[in-house]
Amino acid sequence: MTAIAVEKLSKRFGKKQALAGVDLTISEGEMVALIGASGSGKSTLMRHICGLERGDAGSIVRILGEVQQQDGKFGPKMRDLRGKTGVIFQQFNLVARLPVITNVLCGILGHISPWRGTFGIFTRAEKRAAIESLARVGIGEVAWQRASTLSGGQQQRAAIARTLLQRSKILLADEPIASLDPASARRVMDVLADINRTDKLTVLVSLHQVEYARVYCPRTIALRDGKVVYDGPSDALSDDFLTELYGSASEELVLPQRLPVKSSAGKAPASSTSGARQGRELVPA
Ligand SMILES: Nc1ncnc2c1ncn2[C@@H]1O[C@H](COP(=O)(O)OP(=O)(O)OP(=O)(O)O)[C@@H](O)[C@H]1O
Repeated sequence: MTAIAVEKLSKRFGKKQALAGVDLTISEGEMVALIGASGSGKSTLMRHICGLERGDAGSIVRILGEVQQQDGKFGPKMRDLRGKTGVIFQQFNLVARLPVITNVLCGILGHISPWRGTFGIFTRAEKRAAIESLARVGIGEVAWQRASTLSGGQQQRAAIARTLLQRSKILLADEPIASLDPASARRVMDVLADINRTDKLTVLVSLHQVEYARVYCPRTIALRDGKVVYDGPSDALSDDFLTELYGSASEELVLPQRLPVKSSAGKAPASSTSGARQGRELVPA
C-alpha cells in the first residue's frame, strides 16, 4: 500500500516558490532520505506531508490512500491522518520542564478523552507503555527526569518513543541529527532504522549528512529549488552529483567518509526499495 502520495505539490510564499510541482510516492515500510541544499524545500515538503501547511491550487497529498489535502483544503480524514503521522524536528521536540515520561505520554493525547489529556491523567498501563517505548529506544532509565536534563540525542530518542506510543504508521523526521555529534547521530539513525524494520513504520528523514542517507536509507529523494531532481537508490548517488546538487552551497555538504554500518541497524533489506523509482535523474537547473 502507498503510505505517502504527493501530486503536483506547489507552494508559494509571496515571491518565493518553495515547492514547484513535487510528485512522489512512498510505499508502506520504506525508509527514504530527503536531501538538498538549504532552502531547497525539504522542511516545507515535510510540513505539507504532516498537514501543517496547505499547498496551492492543483496540489494533492494522500496519506495511506486517503486524501489529506487537495487544492488548498484539508480532507475530512485530516485529523485521523495527523494521528497516523508522527513528526520529529531538529529541535523543540519536547516540553523542557516536563518529565520525559509526560512528554512521551503526549503521544496518546489523540487516543484519550480531552479531559484526561487536559489534566494529564494517565492510567498505569499507559505509563508502563510509555516506559516500554523509552526502553525500546534505549533510554528507559531517564523516564522520570525533566526533559531539559537530556542530551540532544536522548531528546530525539524520547521524541521517537512518543511517536511509537502514538502508534503512528508514518514517521517524518526533519533533520533529526543535524545538531548531534556523530555517535549520538548514529544512535538516533539506528533507532529509526530499527523501528522501520521491526515495526514496519514508513520513515521519511531529511538529512544534511548525505553519508547517513547512503548507509541507512535504501532510497533517496533530492530536492533543488522546490523540485525533485533525483529519486532512486541511495548507493547510486555519486559525489559529483552531490556536489552539483549543493552547488554554491556545497560547503554545507558533509561529504562521504564511509560510516561503519552498525550491526543493530545497518542497511534495510533490499526488498524495502521496492517502491523506489529507479534512479529518476537530474533535471538541469
Ligand atoms: N513560512 C514561510 N514564509 C516565507 N518563506 C518561507 C516560509 N517557509 C519557507 N520559506 C522559504 O521557502 C524556501 C524553502 O524553505 P525550507 O525551509 O523548506 O528549506 P529547507 O530545504 O528545509 O532548508 P534547510 O535545510 O535550511 O532547513 C526557502 O527559501 C524559505 O525561505
